[in-house]
Amino acid sequence: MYIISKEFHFSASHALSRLPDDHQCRRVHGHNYVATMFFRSATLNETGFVIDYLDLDSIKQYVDAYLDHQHLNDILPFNPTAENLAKYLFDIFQPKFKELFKVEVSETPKTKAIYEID
Ligand SMILES: Nc1nc2c(c(=O)[nH]1)N=C([C@H](O)[C@H](O)COP(=O)(O)OP(=O)(O)OP(=O)(O)O)CN2
Ligand SMILES: [Zn+2]
Repeated sequence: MYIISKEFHFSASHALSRLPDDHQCRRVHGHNYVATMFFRSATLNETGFVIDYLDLDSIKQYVDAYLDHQHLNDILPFNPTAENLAKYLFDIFQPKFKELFKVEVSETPKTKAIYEID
């Protein structure tokens, strides 16, 4: 199996709900998010690609247009945890990119949430 990945960066703010009153993440705060999208295929195309990285530009355009410099609570219909964001991005792009099998969302250099199919 061949696997490729590409990172998409965006800056956004959020406040998490359904947390204890004294949890710091209830307060509005921001992250420099990194969403890494993973694509796999058992075969390569005639060029030797799983997918041309250039063909992933629609993901960058979406991230830039809809997520970058937004307050995520205002634009997403769910509690904007990293886990929920990973599943959200997977659901948006898997119909277009059948090779997509995993999305990682990192809020800080030390954390990662992953959604992946079997
Ligand atoms: N499982 C999850 N836990 C937390 C999430 C999340 O999306 N999924 N999100 C947050 C906060 O939004 C934020 O990411 C804080 O994370 P944390 O690692 O606590 O950040 P700090 O920089 O404060 O951590 P240090 O350990 O002080 O470096 C919280 N949890
Ligand atoms: Zn946060």
